[in-house]
Amino acid sequence: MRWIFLSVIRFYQLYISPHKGFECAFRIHSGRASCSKLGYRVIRRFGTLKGLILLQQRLLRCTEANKKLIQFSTPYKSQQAGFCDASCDIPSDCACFELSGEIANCIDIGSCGFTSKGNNLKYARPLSITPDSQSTFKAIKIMNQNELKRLVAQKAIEYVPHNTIIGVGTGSTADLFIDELALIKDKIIGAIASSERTKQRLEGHGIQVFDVNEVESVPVYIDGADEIDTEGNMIKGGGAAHTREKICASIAEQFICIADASKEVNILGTFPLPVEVVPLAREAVARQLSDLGGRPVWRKHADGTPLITDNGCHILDVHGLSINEPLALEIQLSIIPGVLTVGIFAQNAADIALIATAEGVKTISY
Ligand SMILES: O=C(CO)[C@H](O)[C@H](O)COP(=O)(O)O
Repeated sequence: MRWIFLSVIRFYQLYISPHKGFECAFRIHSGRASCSKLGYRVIRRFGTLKGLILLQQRLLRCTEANKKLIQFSTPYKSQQAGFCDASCDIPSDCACFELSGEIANCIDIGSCGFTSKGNNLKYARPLSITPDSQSTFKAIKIMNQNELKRLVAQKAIEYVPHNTIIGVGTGSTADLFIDELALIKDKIIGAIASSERTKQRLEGHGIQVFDVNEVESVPVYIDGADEIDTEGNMIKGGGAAHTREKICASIAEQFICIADASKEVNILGTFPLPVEVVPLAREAVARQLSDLGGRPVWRKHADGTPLITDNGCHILDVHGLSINEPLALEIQLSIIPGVLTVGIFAQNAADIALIATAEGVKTISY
């Protein structure tokens, strides 16, 4: 059943959407996922029933968004009014539409404007695309890696839907994101945490942390990465938290990766691949990883004691792998007995990457 819906959406994306004559202003403006893209993602990730429910919710919000958009584009009101089906590209992750009374961001939509070619409606290129602005550009020229991480953490706040529970990652970039999140903590219900470290930081800021078992899904999961390739596949686990990170990502409608440009790669594998293993199976798993051409190194603290993860397990960092097919390798390694979680995120790849560069924060949708 799932593949029928996925094929229909793909057909629409390939053969209908490009010819329908108009595009969503907000998608162009923000670079966020369209309804069809979100529909494909949620049906693939959550299955047909839940996927269709989530898509339906998106389309309802999309209708609202469209109505608001028309207010800024009266010449096109008659053609556009009330029109919003699966072909609509306005994403629901515009926080302003999720929250009644918070319409500041919506006003931005008006800046996209429309152009018309006969009956074809097409939104004009946005006035503000990433990199965000000249001033940002000037400011970050002298930024170090930490400052870039802070910049991208600040940017990620735009992707936090209000009145929801969101997923929060682990690491130095995620820490900075949590600090930014604290500034808008009254606008969210709370968070699920991908590690004890993140839980403590969230709670330290007075943000309510929910157990993952209490939450069916989250609209966004925001986290860093050790490497991210051109398709949004990632290596994670540099902070030894990738098992819980993958669990949080698996119940998220959208994975938003926040990173500085040093994390971008063409092929994953320069960063040693973290594999979390049950301690009893460490050597057996290490032998299998060696057979596959890797060089597993047992992760230890500086004092020589083994690193123990939040799940009471060990980490093998596998050097020397060139990961040409991330999904295939993720599946292959995941079924080795004793492997808890592989640090390849292909099945739960990023949907959006916010990358801090010397030119500003760029937004990539996959
Ligand atoms: O996967 C992770 C933790 O397990 C982190 O996301 C990854 O290590 C990136 O960390 P940082 O933001 O500190 O560069």
